[in-house]
Amino acid sequence: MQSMWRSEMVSYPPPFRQTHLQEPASLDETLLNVHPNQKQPQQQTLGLDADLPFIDLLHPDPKVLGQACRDWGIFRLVNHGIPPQLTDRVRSYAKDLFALPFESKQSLFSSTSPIAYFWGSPNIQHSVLNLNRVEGFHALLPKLALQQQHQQQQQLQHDQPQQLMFESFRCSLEEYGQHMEAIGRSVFNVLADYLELDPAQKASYLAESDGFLRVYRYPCYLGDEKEVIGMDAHTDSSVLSILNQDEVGGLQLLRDQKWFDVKHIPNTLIVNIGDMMQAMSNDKCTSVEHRVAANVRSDRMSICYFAFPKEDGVILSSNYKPFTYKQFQAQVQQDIKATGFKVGLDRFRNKRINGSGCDPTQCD
Ligand SMILES: O=C(O)CCC(=O)C(=O)O
Ligand SMILES: [Fe+2]
Repeated sequence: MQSMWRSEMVSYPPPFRQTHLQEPASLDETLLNVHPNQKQPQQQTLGLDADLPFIDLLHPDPKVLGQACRDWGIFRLVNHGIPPQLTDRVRSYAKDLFALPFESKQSLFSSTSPIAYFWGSPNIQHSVLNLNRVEGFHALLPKLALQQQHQQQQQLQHDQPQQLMFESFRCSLEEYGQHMEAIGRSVFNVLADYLELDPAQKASYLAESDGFLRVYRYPCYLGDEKEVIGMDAHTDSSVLSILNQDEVGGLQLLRDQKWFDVKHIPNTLIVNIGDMMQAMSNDKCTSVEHRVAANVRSDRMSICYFAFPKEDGVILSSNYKPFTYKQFQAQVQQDIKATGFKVGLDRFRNKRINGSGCDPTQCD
């Protein structure tokens, strides 16, 4: 058993390899995770399960969906239409690629490849003060498709087993991405109707085919520390994010200052509202704070899709100054560079007088 862990560790980024191995702790020990970020009040996980609403994508009820986005900012999606075999394929190729030695992953996913490899922090959207215990593959949907055309034109030969593996992964991710685009669009349309968004504005509020996919592996943690986080607490900058976590679980959301576990349920997806949708909805929808707990028994894998507005489309709502996603991202990056943290929507919020009404100097 221990030799298996050792061989897996060669594939882990060096800071995630424990020098001392121990038997996995009992599952109960995974329930007491505390946010490591000392700048925020610590919230305890009490082993509470989030009783998330279910939305049936075949017959979505706009009211139920709207309520879920208001109350929770996150829900489960059933009848989403993704063939389970496709998800299995993505997982299986990703698992094989993650299992390659760390150095091989770094050279296989080069800067020119349509899929990037990262570890420690998925990108600048997250706090850079804490090293996240995660590694992943990142793929922009348009880049995945372009690569296919390029390869058809060039009739590239894949003689290396690792390149073959890479190409199979890319193909399955591209197919998975097409499902995500369609699902993202369907959910967005129902929600936009429920919120009665202006049709002209709505046109620039979702650029689903410009979204990206991330496949994450959260290396299991066999060390002595009890409170280890795979990805620290954050809100997504997206319009919406669609997550597919494996049976290991570990996703947690913050509600009423308590962390709730979001359990794995087979054949369901988890959709969470991002910052852009919160602004578009004028705070009717909630960009939910969430994080991922590291597991002490096994690696965790998730496949996540993030959909964004058109970069230059102006987001208009009375609670916020008009802004574009491009401006939002630039501000997020500037804040992270300066402080290590994302400030997010508060940077664009209109100032209020006495807690109600807009300061006329701040409202347009
Ligand atoms: O891995 C997951 O389930 C969630 C990842 C996540 O929250 C993110 O990438 O923003
Ligand atoms: Fe997230």
